[in-house]
Amino acid sequence: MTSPDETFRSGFACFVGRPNVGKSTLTNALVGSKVAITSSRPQTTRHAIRGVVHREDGQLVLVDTPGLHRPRTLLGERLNDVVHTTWAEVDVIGFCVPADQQIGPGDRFIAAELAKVTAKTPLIGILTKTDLVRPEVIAERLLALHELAEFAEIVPVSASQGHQVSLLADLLLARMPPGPPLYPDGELSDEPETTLIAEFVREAALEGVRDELPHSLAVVVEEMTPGKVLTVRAEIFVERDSQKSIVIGKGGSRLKHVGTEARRQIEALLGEKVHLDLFVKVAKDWQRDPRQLRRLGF
Ligand SMILES: Nc1nc2c(ncn2[C@@H]2O[C@H](COP(=O)(O)OP(=O)(O)OP(=O)(O)O)[C@@H](O)[C@H]2O)c(=O)[nH]1
Repeated sequence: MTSPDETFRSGFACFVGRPNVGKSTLTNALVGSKVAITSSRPQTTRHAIRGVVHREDGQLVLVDTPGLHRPRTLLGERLNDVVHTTWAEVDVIGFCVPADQQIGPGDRFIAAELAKVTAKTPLIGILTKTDLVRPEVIAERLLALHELAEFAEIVPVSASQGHQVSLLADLLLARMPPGPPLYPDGELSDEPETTLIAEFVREAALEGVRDELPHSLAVVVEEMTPGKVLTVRAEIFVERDSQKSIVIGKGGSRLKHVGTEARRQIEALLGEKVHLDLFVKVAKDWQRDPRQLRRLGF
């Protein structure tokens, strides 16, 4: 017999909050430098995975949501629908509010949106960047945070100092249902960064069109140029012109989306802002041409 606290737990969590409140930094602090390769994504989620926290007692999969918008356009509304769906599907939501700022209208907007779905999904209030303020301010902000939403727990953390990050992992994990790991340990990768980056781009490019272009797509990272932001130049190789149009989409819309998705993953991997340049090229029958295959890293 296993007692309840020995049960292995696994599930999904996501962080929400205004831009710049420290969601990415917190994700990286929880996950460490290793990031899951999303091509091994389990069928249970359609969402981009930021990272997987492996522990003795459970596994926590951190998923990404697009930013929430004040819906002024149809697209804005659609994006918000995606956010709401994600919130309803994860096991727990971490709502991040920074300690060095007062709670403002942006936070209240998110709280109101969360209130529409969190009847089902538990909410953890996370006061981030506590290293930036004095203890009295932390206390004050915690009280204000308490007023903001119906939180199951509230926890102050400093991701950059690693302060209370493992306590946060405990609290998140406690909200996961009992279940086996969703990822085997080995699926975390130590592969060279360029291989992972190429994999992220390939994964994003195949999203939704996998049936049309099963294996006829390869990605090569041509260049990584450090600067104010790191510039990554990658080429997507397809076999035919028709496939090129699929990848690029109408007016370049699909490629733009691919770029945004891949860039997020790359930024999570490297922990820095990235400018991603993508080029789509036709390399006829690359799968059958040994020279091309070598060039494409096979
Ligand atoms: N001092 C301090 N700075 C932090 C901490 N966490 C994040 N930051 C800084 O806050 C800024 C924003 O952090 P991000 O992690 O990029 O914030 P984000 O919420 O992911 O931002 P978006 O991707 O724009 O939504 C960065 O300059 C971080 O270095 C922290 O615990 N302490």
